[in-house]
Amino acid sequence: MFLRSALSLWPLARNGTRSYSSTGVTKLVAVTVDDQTGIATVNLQRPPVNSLNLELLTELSSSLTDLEKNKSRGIILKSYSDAVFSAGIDILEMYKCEEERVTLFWSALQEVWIKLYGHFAPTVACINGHAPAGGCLLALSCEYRVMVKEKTIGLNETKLGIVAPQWFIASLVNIIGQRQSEVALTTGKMFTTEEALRIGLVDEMAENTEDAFSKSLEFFKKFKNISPFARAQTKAFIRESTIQALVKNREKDLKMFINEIRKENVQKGLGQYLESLKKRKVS
Ligand SMILES: CC/C=C\CC/C=C/CC(=O)SCCNC(=O)CCNC(=O)[C@H](O)C(C)(C)COP(=O)(O)OP(=O)(O)OC[C@H]1O[C@@H](n2cnc3c(N)ncnc32)[C@H](O)[C@@H]1OP(=O)(O)O
Repeated sequence: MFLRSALSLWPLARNGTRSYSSTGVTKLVAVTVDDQTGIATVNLQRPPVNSLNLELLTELSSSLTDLEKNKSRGIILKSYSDAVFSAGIDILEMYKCEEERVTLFWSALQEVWIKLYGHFAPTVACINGHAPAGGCLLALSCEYRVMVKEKTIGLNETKLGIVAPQWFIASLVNIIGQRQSEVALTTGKMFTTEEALRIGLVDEMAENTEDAFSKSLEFFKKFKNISPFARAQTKAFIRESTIQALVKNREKDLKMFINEIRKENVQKGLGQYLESLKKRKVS
C-alpha cells in the first residue's frame, strides 16, 4: 500500500513505467520505475563510456537516496550503451586535478558505494558492457550480476600504477574470496564474461542486453515468498562490517586517495594511460 502511494508521486513516463529525475533536467542517470513491479531501472548515460565523474556520481547518489525514500522494490543498474557498462573513474578526475574538486569527487564515490552496497532492496547489475575498475566496483556493490557475453570485468587498478582502496578490495573478496582476489588484484586482471562466470564474479551470462535485462528481472522473483523485512535485515547484517570499515574511515580514505594520486609517478602514469587509451580500441 505504502509502496503504491509513494510511487504515485513519481511522474508517469509511458505506459506502465514512471520516470524519475531529482533535478528535472536531462540526466547522466535516468531512473525508470515499473508501475506493476515497483522495480527501478537505473540507467547510466554519460557517453561515450560512462566514466564516473563528479556530476554522474552526484546524480547517482541522489537517485539512490530517492529510491530508498520511495521504498523501491529493487534496482537494476545498467548502461545506456551496449558496449560499455562503465569505464570506471574518469581519469580526468585524478589527472592534474584540483584539491577542492577531487575532494568532492572522492566523497561522492564513497557515498554512492555506501548507498548502493547497503541498499535495503534487492539490487542487480545488468552488466551490458565492459566494466573495468570503478565500473566493476558498481557491479560488485549489487547483490547479483548478469553479464552479457564477450565483455570484460575486473579491478585493474595496478595496471594504472594505482592501488585499489580497501573497500574496493573488500567488495571483491566478499564475492570471489581472498585467494582469487589477491591474484586478480595484484595482476590487474580483466576477466572475460566466461571467466567471470566460472569464478563466481558474475552470476549469469546473457546473450545481449535484452536477455541480460530479462535475466535481471528474474532475480527478484526469488524473494516472492520471503519477508521483505527479513531479507533486508539479513543483507544489512551480512554487509554491515564491510560498510562500517569505510564509514568510520572516510576522512582517512580520502586523504590516502589524494596523497596517492598526487605522487609524481602516479600522475605520470595516469597521463601515459590516458594517451594509450586514445591510441587503442577494444572491440
Ligand atoms: C589509495 C587509492 C588510490 C587510487 C584509487 C583510484 C581508483 C581508480 C579506479 C578506476 O576506476 S581508474 C579507471 C580505470 N579505467 C580503465 O582502465 C578503463 C579504461 N578504458 C577502457 O579500457 C576502454 O575505454 C573501454 C574498454 C572501457 C571502452 O573501450 P571502447 O569502447 O573501445 O572505447 P574507447 O577506448 O575508444 O574510449 C572512448 C573514449 O573514452 C575515453 N575513456 C575511456 N575510459 C576512460 C576513463 N576511465 N576516463 C576518461 N576517459 C576515458 C577514451 O580515451 C576515448 O576518448 P577519445 O577522446 O579518444 O574518444
